[in-house]
Amino acid sequence: MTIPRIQLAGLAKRFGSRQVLAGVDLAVMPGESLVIIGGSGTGKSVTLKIILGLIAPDSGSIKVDGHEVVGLKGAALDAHRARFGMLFQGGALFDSLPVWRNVSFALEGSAASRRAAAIDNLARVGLGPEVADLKPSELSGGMQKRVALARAIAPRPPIIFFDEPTAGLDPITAAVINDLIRELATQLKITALTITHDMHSVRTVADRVAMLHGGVIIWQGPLASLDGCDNPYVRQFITGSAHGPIQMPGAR
Ligand SMILES: Nc1ncnc2c1ncn2[C@@H]1O[C@H](COP(=O)(O)OP(=O)(O)OP(=O)(O)O)[C@@H](O)[C@H]1O
Repeated sequence: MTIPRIQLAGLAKRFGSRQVLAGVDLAVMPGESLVIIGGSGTGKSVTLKIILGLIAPDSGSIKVDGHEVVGLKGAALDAHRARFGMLFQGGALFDSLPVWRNVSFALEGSAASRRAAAIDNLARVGLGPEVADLKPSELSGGMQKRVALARAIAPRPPIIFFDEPTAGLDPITAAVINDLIRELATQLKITALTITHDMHSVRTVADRVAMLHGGVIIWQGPLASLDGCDNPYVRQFITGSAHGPIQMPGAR
């Protein structure tokens, strides 16, 4: 039996009186692209932060390639984190550094070899070498996202987290980024875990979808079974309806 790349079991986290995660069970298989959907504030980002060891869970287990990672500290925690690439919502590029230094930030070696690697990774996201010496602020939002994607793949991490990868992008640029994520994950055999509200992202990027609601995974299944799914929470989410079992503050 294949060991999951990431396996969450009974993951729970409370902030004050708010039980955000109440026993999340979820497995991501090697090379799989799993998308977690769920409304605002359901704990999607908290789940990613707990996996990265940025927030400690109250209880539960996280195994990466079969090894428990909850409670890791020091060098072991650093080694755990080095297995993950991140594409942050805002891109999170360093404005004071030229594009090539952003892309090669986590790479080692001489400046010349890092620059060459940056240019190679920029090509993978459809950007030419002329972009390498520009500052992020000189680029459009879509190009910045590509640069952030090049940076995330540059160290060839086995796992990449995509946090709202299309937030703030126009629909066409968003579609290009979704296609790129799908293509890169497949080509580079990266295990991808994406959190998003964007159903276009879900449909392009996911092999499998899991919905987080009320602190637990209430449904999961292959992308192909999403539209035929009769779970009322999932149906409300994918149709974007104000009416249904999910009640948002201020909804009538
Ligand atoms: N460090 C923290 N301290 C206290 N509460 C927190 C902390 N981090 C997150 N929360 C709370 O946990 C809940 C879940 O937050 P989270 O950011 O994971 O939601 P999300 O599903 O990613 O939402 P969105 O889709 O809007 O980004 C929210 O109520 C948030 O206020």
